[in-house]
Amino acid sequence: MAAIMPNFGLRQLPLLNKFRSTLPTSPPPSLYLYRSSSSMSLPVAVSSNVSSSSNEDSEEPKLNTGTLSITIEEPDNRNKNKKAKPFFPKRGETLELVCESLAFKGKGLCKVEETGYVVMCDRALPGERFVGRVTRKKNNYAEVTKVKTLSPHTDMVEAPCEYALHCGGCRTQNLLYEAQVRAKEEQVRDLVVHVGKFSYKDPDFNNMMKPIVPCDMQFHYRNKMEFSFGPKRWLPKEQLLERSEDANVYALGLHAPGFFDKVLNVDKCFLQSEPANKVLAAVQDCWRNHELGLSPYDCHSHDGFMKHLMIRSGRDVDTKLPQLMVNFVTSSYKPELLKPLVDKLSVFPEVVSIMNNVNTAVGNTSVGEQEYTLYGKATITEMLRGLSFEISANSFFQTNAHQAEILYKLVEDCADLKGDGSEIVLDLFCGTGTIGLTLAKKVKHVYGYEVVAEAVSDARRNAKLNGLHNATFIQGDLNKVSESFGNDFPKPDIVISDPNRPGMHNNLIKLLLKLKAPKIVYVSCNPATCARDLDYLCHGSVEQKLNGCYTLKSIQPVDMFPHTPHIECVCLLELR
Ligand SMILES: C[S@@+](CC[C@H](N)C(=O)[O-])C[C@H]1O[C@@H](n2cnc3c(N)ncnc32)[C@H](O)[C@@H]1O
Repeated sequence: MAAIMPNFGLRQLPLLNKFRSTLPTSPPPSLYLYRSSSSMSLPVAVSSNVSSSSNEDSEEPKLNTGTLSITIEEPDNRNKNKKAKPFFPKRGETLELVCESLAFKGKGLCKVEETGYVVMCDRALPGERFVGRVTRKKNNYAEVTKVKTLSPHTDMVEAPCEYALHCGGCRTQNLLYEAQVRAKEEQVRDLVVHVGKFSYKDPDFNNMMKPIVPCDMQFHYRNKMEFSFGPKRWLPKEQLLERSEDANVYALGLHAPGFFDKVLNVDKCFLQSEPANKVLAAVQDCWRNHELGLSPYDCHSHDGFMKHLMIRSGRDVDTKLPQLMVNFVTSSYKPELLKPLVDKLSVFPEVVSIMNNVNTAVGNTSVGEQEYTLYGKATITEMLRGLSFEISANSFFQTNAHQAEILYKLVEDCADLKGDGSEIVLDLFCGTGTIGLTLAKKVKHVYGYEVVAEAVSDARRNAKLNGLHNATFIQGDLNKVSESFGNDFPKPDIVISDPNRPGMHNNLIKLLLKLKAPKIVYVSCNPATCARDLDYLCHGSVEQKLNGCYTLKSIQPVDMFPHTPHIECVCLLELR
């Protein structure tokens, strides 16, 4: 039975509904090849959930990438005796492959003909036939790089961005959007079954798996982009010969996929707003001028001044007009060097804030030890579900505010508040308090926990700004919760948990299982760790000494980031 599309007052893509009616009730073909063995290793972003605290942005994480052994369920008897033949590719060997589906990090999942051996390839898209060269071997699969496309993928479209094929930002711009979301939906299903250990055979399974909510704004949706400066431009192989002189010119742009030290020069990005692109163009136009004496930071020699250019977009609360914050991340504090850029950018009516984060560390992070306001205010504003939020340079804020409206509506629907002001909400990983505050008017009290001190002060300021006095925000590391954690607040009726990519720490899961709130709404930006945590909360784990006591009522993927591999999910769990 096909899953029923809830309304949510959202525009749905007609083509998606067409796909939906054919959604498999058993694993997609890409997984059949594993049938012969009872367990396998897939490249999933899961480690043991002993993650460290961090101020990660939800869509640009530092992953603990590892492999995870999972048991494959046999949905029927058709392939029971079909065994993948043993096959051991050698490094450097070339293989002719067909991409079957998209898997973790948007990599193309392929199988070697005849043997069924699994191969993962970056930037291979479903239906594409190509020659791949083996670069790495893992236990049960190999990674290949694409050498040559023999025939293109199905659902191919022309990517509007000239950098789409080489930039580390977008991976699937030349795949029809409807096919992108279909692939994401399938990925969540697979993970829920194979990592979460929920069964296709369960009569409630299809009802529980809600269809993906697509994003109706497929370009210009990102309100924060971070560009890097570099001493040399990275050029894709095929451009090296004809544009070799370009390679020695300073770069400002996005990283080549997988390389922290290779910068693809970018004059325009289709993911950020038009006013943000004007700012990028203005910086590109002048920063190489020798008279300005601006040098890009070299992450090998650690010389140079300009590290990153961050552009954040928001809206004026009264006029609803766009507002921009420009943040220069530099290796030292030399405001006189930045002055010509500040003078040039401050004439843009949208630019209301120019910041300088000074980061003297050798790492690549954009958070400075010191922050200075070079022009205007230190914050910009954005609206979310009728509330106003002040956002500083380094605080977490949903990067797609347009789709965050929809995400938060889904959270509120799952919370299903009584509206009589009697309930207690525990907002874990609350960031700047956005989810808790959007619920605060309907509940008795919100308790928010967050590790980043600046985000906690932003949350407190945002509560005041919106006249909300029933929200308490506490700075704390949720990876290090003690037994007494539950004594710090009244028993919650609803727990919202929105961790970053590593998911929830075992200690926290243990405490949630002890706390026994009637409802948990789990918001996740990593379906793999989400599936693992759902397994613990619902089925428990003898090994981890966890007694699962929740029922997964629904899991709904939401596409927050078209053309990228990222998937958000909203899950509702109810106490058994
Ligand atoms: C995905 S964001 C969610 C933020 C917020 N719920 C929202 O919707 O804007 C995850 C948040 O968890 C915070 N965080 C990460 N590790 C943490 C930890 N160990 N303890 C508490 N908060 C943590 C991050 O700083 C970040 O603000």
